[in-house]
Amino acid sequence: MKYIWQYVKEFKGLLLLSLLGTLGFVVVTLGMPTLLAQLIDDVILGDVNRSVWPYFIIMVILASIGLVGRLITSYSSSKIVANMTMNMRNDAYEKMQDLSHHEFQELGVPSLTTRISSDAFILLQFTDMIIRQGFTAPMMIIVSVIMIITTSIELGVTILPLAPLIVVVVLLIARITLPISERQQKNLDRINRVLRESITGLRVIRAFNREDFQANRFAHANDNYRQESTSLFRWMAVTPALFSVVINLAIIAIIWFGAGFIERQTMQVGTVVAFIEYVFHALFSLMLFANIFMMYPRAQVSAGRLQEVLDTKISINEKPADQQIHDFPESGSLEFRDVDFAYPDADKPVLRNINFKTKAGETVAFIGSTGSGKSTIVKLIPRFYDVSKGQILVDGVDVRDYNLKELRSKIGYTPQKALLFTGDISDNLRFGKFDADEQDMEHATIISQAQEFISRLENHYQTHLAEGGSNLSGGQKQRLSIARSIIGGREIYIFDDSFSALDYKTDAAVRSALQEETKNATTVIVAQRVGTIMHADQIIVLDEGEIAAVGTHKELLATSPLYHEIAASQLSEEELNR
Ligand SMILES: Nc1ncnc2c1ncn2[C@@H]1O[C@H](COP(=O)(O)OP(=O)(O)OP(=O)(O)O)[C@@H](O)[C@H]1O
Repeated sequence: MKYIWQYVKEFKGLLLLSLLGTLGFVVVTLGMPTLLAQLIDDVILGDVNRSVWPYFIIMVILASIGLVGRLITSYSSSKIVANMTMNMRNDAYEKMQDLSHHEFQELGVPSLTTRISSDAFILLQFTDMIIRQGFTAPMMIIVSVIMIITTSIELGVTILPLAPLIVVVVLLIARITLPISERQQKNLDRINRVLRESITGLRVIRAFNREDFQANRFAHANDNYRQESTSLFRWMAVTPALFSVVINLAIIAIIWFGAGFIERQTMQVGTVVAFIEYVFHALFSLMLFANIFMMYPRAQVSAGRLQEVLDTKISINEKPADQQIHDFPESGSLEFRDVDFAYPDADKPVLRNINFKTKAGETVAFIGSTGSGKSTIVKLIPRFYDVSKGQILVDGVDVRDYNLKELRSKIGYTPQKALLFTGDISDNLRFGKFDADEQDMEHATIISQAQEFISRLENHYQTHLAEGGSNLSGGQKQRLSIARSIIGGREIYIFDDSFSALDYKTDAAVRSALQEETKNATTVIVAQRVGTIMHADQIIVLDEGEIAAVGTHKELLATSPLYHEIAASQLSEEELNR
């Protein structure tokens, strides 16, 4: 409730309006039976010559006031919950943007999606219910009970003991449904996870004829969700059924005892009719209130899941603004000092004792077997993760002393997997420089050798890219991804296996064009191909997270058996001896 209140309290004016609307509705709804009783006793069973018109007109006026009250409540409620849900989603999204890779891994991308979409929607439904019924129901109950007592205390005592019995059952059901709601939402996470994998991995699934296997996984997750939902809704369905029985029993009891009172002439027919109405409203409102209790555990689970996103501790933090460093003694330099790194929650470090330094205009390259830690090293530079030990210095300053945006704006990062976004080619290039003009785009795409295929496209830079750039080839995506990282002009360029999808000729052309572009910057290249890195100023050979050798291509061929082995497996005898 605290979580919901922090969003609802912004709309105090609308809440008040809704309360006034409810008040009008309650007074009118309970005023009607009183009028009805008078009509029956004074006119229908009393003086039949009296006109019914005054009663009729007052009733129509009351009904209209009730309708307006209801409309006001509905209007305010819709406005509050729509805005509240939007704000909840915005806050969770904003927080999500600050999360580091570790937190994403912990929370899980599908779960984050469910939280921001489905959990927020459950809270919308719950809050709407509270505003519409949560105000009405208690008011109706209180006023009805007063009317019951003032109308006939003797008749009242025959049905009032039913109320505590109902409350106990409702509380019991709410308690039972809380863990079921938790399991239900977790199962929804599971459904989203399988769905996401099935959609993104559709080609692989088809290539391996694993449609049935995936379909079974989905069916299994879906069935688990069904089971929890059935169990939850079964419990929730008990309440209306229980109330229906109770309301009918109460009416029978009133008629039974009321008939006795009428016979003894201590009560009039109209009063019994009004009494039935009051009891009906009291019990019906109690049922509405019980529905809120039924819904409460689901809302509690959803609010907890969204609050968890907001409360997630971010592992990559900036220093306070006044302690951040903005003066840099060097430009375009990069240094690793005694760096060890273990992924959060992993027991063993994947990098140990990494030391190297490079300055503007130089290229440092990493090579080594798969899993040796090459990509991990470059992920530490823009602080996707923080070192476990040692220091990384960019321009002579520890990366942890930077403002994160400032640090990342110095780096042009081309990830291993060329990820593009839905939109035009130009939109994707502007990720690297938001105000890039056609000239900037041309410059960057000429270097990345993307110009050649873009010029053949009918709409050039305005060509629309499907989700993830799926309407481009792997090599085209990589070339756009390279253009995106160089378009802004950076001090450090990181190419994490970014040339792997390029043919040898294009790979060589890109690197040659890059030389001029990066002459005042540090270039970090991760590669599997010796041909891609053989001209680097410094080649670092990694072996199981440690530096096995450092040197130029020539030096390493002579001094590092591991490098020689890698090179020999890729280059011809002639190239090796050149
Ligand atoms: N997010 C992660 N959480 C835990 N361990 C990870 C994570 N990412 C990578 N690793 C582990 O860290 C080690 C180094 O991985 P890394 O991706 O840096 O290797 P690599 O040399 O770039 O490999 P490749 O050439 O195949 O891309 C591997 O053992 C890998 O299992």
